[in-house]
Amino acid sequence: MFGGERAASEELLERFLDAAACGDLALVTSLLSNAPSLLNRAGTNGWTALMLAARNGHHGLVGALLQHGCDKSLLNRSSQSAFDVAKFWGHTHICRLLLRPDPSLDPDQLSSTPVSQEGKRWIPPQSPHETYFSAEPLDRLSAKRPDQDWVRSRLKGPQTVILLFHRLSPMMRDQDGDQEGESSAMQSRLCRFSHKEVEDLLERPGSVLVFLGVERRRPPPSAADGEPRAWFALGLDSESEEELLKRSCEKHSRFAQNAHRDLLRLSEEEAGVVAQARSVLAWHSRYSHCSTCGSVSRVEEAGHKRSCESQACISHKGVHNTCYPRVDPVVIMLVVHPDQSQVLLGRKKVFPSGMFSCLAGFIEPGECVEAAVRREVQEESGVLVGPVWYVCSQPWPMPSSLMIGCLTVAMTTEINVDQEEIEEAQWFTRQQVVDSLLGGPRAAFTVPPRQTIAHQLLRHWTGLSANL
Ligand SMILES: NC(=O)C1=CN([C@@H]2O[C@H](COP(=O)(O)OP(=O)(O)OC[C@H]3O[C@@H](n4cnc5c(N)ncnc54)[C@H](O)[C@@H]3O)[C@@H](O)[C@H]2O)C=CC1
Ligand SMILES: [Mg+2]
Ligand SMILES: [Mg+2]
Ligand SMILES: [Mg+2]
Ligand SMILES: [Zn+2]
Repeated sequence: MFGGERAASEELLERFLDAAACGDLALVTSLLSNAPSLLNRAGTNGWTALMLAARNGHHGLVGALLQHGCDKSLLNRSSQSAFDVAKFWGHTHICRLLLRPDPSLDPDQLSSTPVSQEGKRWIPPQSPHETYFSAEPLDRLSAKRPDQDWVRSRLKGPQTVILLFHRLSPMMRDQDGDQEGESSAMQSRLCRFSHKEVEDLLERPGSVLVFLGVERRRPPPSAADGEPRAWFALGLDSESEEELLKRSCEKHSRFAQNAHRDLLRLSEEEAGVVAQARSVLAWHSRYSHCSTCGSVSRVEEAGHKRSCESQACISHKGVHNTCYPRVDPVVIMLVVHPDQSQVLLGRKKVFPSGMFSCLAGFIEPGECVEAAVRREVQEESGVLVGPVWYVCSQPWPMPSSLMIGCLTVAMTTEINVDQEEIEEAQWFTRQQVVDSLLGGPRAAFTVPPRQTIAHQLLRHWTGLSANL
């Protein structure tokens, strides 16, 4: 190519990438129709049009580039894909678009891990949701909760789903094998019951019914009443497991035995439903009496409120949060070394051997997120930290924590663990973290499961670079 032609080609590329960064769909489309080879070309630092559109949140343009068949597995010079960039900037709707399977892709290509120009390995994205337990497949319709007639009619709806919980464990069944299109982590499904199948259980003393919401998707034309399907959770503590299991006509039905293990085997959608149901039922099981005066309290608002039976109780006046389900905020933080190339991870005595995770702790009354991060890191590791950035959150229904995930930078590096809660803490290099996330013989330690926010914070940090 002659010098003049090269300059013109570079100028065209620059115009194309600028148009992508600005979300100018018309210009991108017209440039592509004249020069289709622009589609996967990269500019400075290896950024393609898809990455720039993903960076700036241009959903329509990302969709159009994918329809043109652009390569979403390309990596920039910092080993980031368009997905990594979209995730970093919080464009979840674009992440979902980028995760859709590409029907034109050669099936053999799916198993190969993309490799950057520098030969670095890319950690493929796994989850379309922000974090496990945070999917919201149901519209909670909180305004409908006080309307008892409406709730009763939805409970009896022909499509209605009722989930059974025994002492906070949902009835579930193990899958016989992976179904097409599902990841290997989805090993269990919730058992679903109709109103008729469990009608008698609703009357049992101590049973608690919670309205969870209605499905967001439109009802199928075959739906008898044309209403979206409603979901309820029924908590039963006094019945025997055997009696309840007899009602299931599905093979391999059982109640979750270990919440920390079994609840992580559900699909993202079902985990989202369980996050709400388990937390609300856990609150009912611990707050059967008014925490203000000790009288018996009754369930109201479709399972989302408890009111004191004593009319004289002050909980009936003013705002009383004791009447509503509780959520306990917890900070969880990845502490980055001042040299930016290492992170601090700790081990609790109860962890499986070899596992290290992010430090975490409950927020105390009168404390902001930043102060809680600084205090918990100092208490547990002796390290002092400065700036704090919020990354993402996760409902953690064991029983009702809200994990607030942060990154923070250390001001000191000497470790002095409290020995009470943390038995060991250590700085790990970026390479050790990447190797451990990928697993295999080079792993320096075991990372927490991918469903935990601690795992997501580690992934987030490995994807970070000044190039973003
Ligand atoms: N999803 C994830 O990746 C992770 C989730 N977690 C969850 O975060 C929670 C808090 O983390 P920890 O390090 O244990 O907190 P922590 O460092 O504050 O220590 C726990 C102690 O705090 C006290 N405490 C203060 N407020 C409390 C409250 N509202 N409920 C219960 N105890 C309270 C208790 O004495 C308890 O033993 C844990 O329950 C754990 O389930 C913790 C780490 C990772
Ligand atoms: Mg802690
Ligand atoms: Mg602590
Ligand atoms: Mg604490
Ligand atoms: Zn009371």
